Amino acid sequence: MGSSDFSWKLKDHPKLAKGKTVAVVVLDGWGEANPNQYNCIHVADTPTMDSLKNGAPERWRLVKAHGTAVGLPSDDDMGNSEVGHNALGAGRIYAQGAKLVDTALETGKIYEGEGFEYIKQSFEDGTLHLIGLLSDGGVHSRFDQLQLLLKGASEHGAKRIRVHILTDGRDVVDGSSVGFVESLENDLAKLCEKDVDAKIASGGGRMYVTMDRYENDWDVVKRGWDAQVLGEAPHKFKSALEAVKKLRESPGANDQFLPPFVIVDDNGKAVGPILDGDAIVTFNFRADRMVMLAKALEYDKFDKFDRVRYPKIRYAGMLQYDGELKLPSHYLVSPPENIWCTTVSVLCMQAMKLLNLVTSHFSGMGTDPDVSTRIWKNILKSQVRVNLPNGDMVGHTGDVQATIVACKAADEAVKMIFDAIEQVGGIYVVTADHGNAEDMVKRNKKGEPLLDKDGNVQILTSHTLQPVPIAIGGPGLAPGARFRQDLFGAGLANVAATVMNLHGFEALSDYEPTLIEVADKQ
Ligand SMILES: O=C(O)[C@@H](CO)OP(=O)(O)O
Ligand SMILES: [Mn+2]
Ligand SMILES: [Mn+2]
Repeated sequence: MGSSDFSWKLKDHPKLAKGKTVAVVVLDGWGEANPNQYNCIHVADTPTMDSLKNGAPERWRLVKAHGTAVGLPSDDDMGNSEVGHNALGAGRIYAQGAKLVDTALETGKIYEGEGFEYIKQSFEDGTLHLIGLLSDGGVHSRFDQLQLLLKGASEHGAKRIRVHILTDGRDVVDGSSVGFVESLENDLAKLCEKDVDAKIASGGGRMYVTMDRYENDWDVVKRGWDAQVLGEAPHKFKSALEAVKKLRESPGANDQFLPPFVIVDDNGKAVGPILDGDAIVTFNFRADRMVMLAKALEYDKFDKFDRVRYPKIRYAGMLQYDGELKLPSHYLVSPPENIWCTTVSVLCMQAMKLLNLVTSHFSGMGTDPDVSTRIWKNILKSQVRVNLPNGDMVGHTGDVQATIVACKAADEAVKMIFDAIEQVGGIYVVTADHGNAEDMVKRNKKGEPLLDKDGNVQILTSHTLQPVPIAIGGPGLAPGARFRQDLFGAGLANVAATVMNLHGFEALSDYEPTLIEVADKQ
C-alpha cells in the first residue's frame, strides 16, 4: 500500500452487480449468547432479527467482536464501539490504543518521546496531574497502565503528583470504585515513602464529571474543571476512599454518576488544584470522551463554559485524541499507523453517494455527520450506514427490563430499514459492533451468575466478550450470494471486504478476506 502503482479504482467483482443500495446496519451492543433470563435480546420480542437467524442459515453467521480480532491486547478484552467500528470501517486489524500504550510502557518508549519530554519540564517546580478513568475495563483506560505511569513518572523526576479520578461502573461492576481507590491510595502511599508527594486530588463519576462526548453537555466537563483545576466542588473530603464510600451511600448513587468532589487538607484547602507551571496528562487512551476536556485544557480561546482561571500548563494526552484537529498537540504515545483506504474513503473514490449515520471510528477517526433518523428518506443513496444504539445505551444502565424494551425497539428499527431496502431493491448487511444486551449478569468461570454479599445477582453494565451476528439479504442480493464456510475465526474486520463485494467491487488486497462467495448453482 502507498506505492506509486496503487490505484483508487477498485476492480469489478466478477459476479456481483454494481449500483445497488447497500444498507449497513450496526446494532450497538448486540451479541449472541445462551438464551436465558439475563439475555435481553432473547427475552425481547425481536421478530426481524430472529427471522434472519432462523430463516437463512447460509446468510447468517457469527463474527468475533472482541480481543485480538479487533486489535485489543488480549482475548480477555471486551469489544467496544471505538475498536469495533474501526475494524468494520478499516477492513484490517490495527493495534488499538490499549495495545499501543501497553507496548510504549513495556519498552519504556513512552518516557523517550516528545510528549514526555515536554511535560517533564514542569517536574522541577510544578506538579504532575494525572486525569482519567479509574478502571480496568480496558475500554478507555486501564488501572495497571496508570500504576506503571505513576511509577515511571516518579522515576523520571516527578516530585509532586496529583491524581484526579473518574469512577467507572460502566465498563466494570458498579461499586468497584471503592477497591480501585484503595489500591491507588496504597500505590500513592508507597510513592510518598520514596519522597514523592503523591495524592488523589479530586474525583467524580465518569458520566457526570468530565467524560462527556460529542459536545453533548459541556456542564459535565465544567464540573470536572471546577474540581480538577479550581479545586472547587460541592463535596469536600479528607480522603478519596471516604469520598466514594460516603457518596455511594446516597439513594440511587452509583459509580457512573458520583458527584464531583475535592480532597482537602486539615485547613479545608484543596490538595491539588491545577496551577501555572504544572503538567497534566489525561491517561485515557480512548479519544471520544477526552476530546472535550482536551479542548478546555488546550485552547486559548474557549467559550463553552467560563473556565474562571486558565492556568499556563504543559498538557499531554496519552494519545492524540483527534488527528484532524491535532488535539492535543502533545501526547505520550504515537498514534497507530495512518488508517487509510477505509471503506468510506475508498467507496467515495468510486463516486458513490454515502450517507453516514455512524461514528467517526468507522472512517479511522475522521469526522462523520451525527447519527439521526434520516435513514428512510436517504435510503435512495448508494450506501447507508446506521448505528442503532438502543441495546448498548440502555444495557449500560444495568436495567434489565429497560434493556429488553430497547432491544425490541432496535429490532423494529431494523424492520423499518428492511422495508425501505425492499422498496428500492437494495441489499442489507446487519451486524453489531460488540456485545452488551445479550448478557446482563456477571458470571464465574463456569458461566454461572455471580452473587453479591446480599445474595443478589451482580448486574453487568459493561460490554461482553461475545461474538456478534452478521446477516445479509434484501431483494438486490444476488441469488447465489452466501457466507463462505471456511472462515471460522472471522471478525468485524472481514465485514469491510464483504460490503465492498456487495457494492460490486473486489476489496483491496490487504483487507481481511470477504465473508461471502457467490455459488453458481443454488
Ligand atoms: O460509553 C462508552 O464510552 C463505552 C463504554 O465505556 O461504550 P461504547 O464503546 O459503546 O461507546
Ligand atoms: Mn457500541
Ligand atoms: Mn457501550
